[in-house]
Amino acid sequence: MPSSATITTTHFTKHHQSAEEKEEEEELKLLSQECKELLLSLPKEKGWRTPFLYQFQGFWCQPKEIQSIISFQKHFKSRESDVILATIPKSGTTWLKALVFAIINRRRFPPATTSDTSRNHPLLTSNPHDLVPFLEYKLYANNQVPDLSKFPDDDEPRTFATHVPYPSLEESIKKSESVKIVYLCRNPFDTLISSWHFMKILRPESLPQFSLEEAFKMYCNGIVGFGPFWEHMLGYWNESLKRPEKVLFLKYEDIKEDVVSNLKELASFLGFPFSVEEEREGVVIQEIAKLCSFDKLKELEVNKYGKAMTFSKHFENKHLFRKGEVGDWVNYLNPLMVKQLSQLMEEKFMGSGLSFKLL
Ligand SMILES: Nc1ncnc2c1ncn2[C@@H]1O[C@H](COP(=O)(O)OS(=O)(=O)O)[C@@H](OP(=O)(O)O)[C@H]1O
Repeated sequence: MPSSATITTTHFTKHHQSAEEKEEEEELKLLSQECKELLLSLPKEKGWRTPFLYQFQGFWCQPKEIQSIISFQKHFKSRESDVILATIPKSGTTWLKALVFAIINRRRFPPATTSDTSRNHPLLTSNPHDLVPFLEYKLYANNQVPDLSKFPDDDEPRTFATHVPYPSLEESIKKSESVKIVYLCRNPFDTLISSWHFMKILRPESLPQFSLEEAFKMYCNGIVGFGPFWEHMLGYWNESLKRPEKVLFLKYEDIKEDVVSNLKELASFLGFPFSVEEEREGVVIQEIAKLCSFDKLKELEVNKYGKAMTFSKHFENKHLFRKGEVGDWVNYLNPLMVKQLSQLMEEKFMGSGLSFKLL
């Protein structure tokens, strides 16, 4: 391996650079020398949204993500009351953030969409990603080391989000008996289609088009952000079986089908159970469900025209709200793809007890 002094982005350049190589060079410019060196030793594959994905600690991710995950693993220290929301991308992260924020803060910010006090609800004017920060995209992004010890008291519990697989979470999060993790899982068919649409939008124009056939092949080979998807899902699933008081495993399709009982379970797990009155009247639970629903969030000014601070400067919130349905994959996957992905899932999830509703 070359010495650190000799490593520059020019190691990734050639005389006749392809579009991928040019984009990669731009990406790498922002990284620390340490991270650039690490990249040289990692397996590399063509990416979805960036030219390449790298296999880091067993999962696939973009160069910038690797840098922030290393920083998160090195510097984050959990507090006993912390809540971590975990997902693989495009599984309903935005929805989960909204629901958890609304549940935890319901006394401070009543959710009733009709009452006067609720006009100030933060979810009406902020995108959920700006209310519950990502550890790797926001707090530890770009080599920052945030001082999280100064979190305001009214923000207890501190709530963070991540796409990092279970084994790569910072150690104190895993060790603690009291830090809570909520994992939201979505069926792999819909997650694939949602990811493909999203990445197509965010992919730089200089890169070649990204066909569904190509995305499908990569997805089935496990090469997708934070994937293989089966390892991501099984990592949290197995932990939720071992430590149900620590890891709550929710499914996107179940919440769609029965939002009330899922919200009750979520609120109890977080230590903010609905009171007997709240449950009897059912109003608060319904109001939270309504406030965080796809139709409500999608139509808000902030989500139609705004830009979340979390992602890149050019990122528009509207891209987080596409269809929000279960089973949209039927409009995209051909019978052979359906057969292949079904077989893969059978093989990977066999014996785990984890199953999915596809429609
Ligand atoms: N409130 C609400 N309810 C139900 N579904 C919702 C909601 N908000 C976003 N969505 C849908 O979730 C998909 C985006 O996934 P994520 O939020 O995980 O994206 S990200 O990883 O944070 O970028 C994406 O799914 P698709 O529509 O299938 O692409 C969004 O439309």
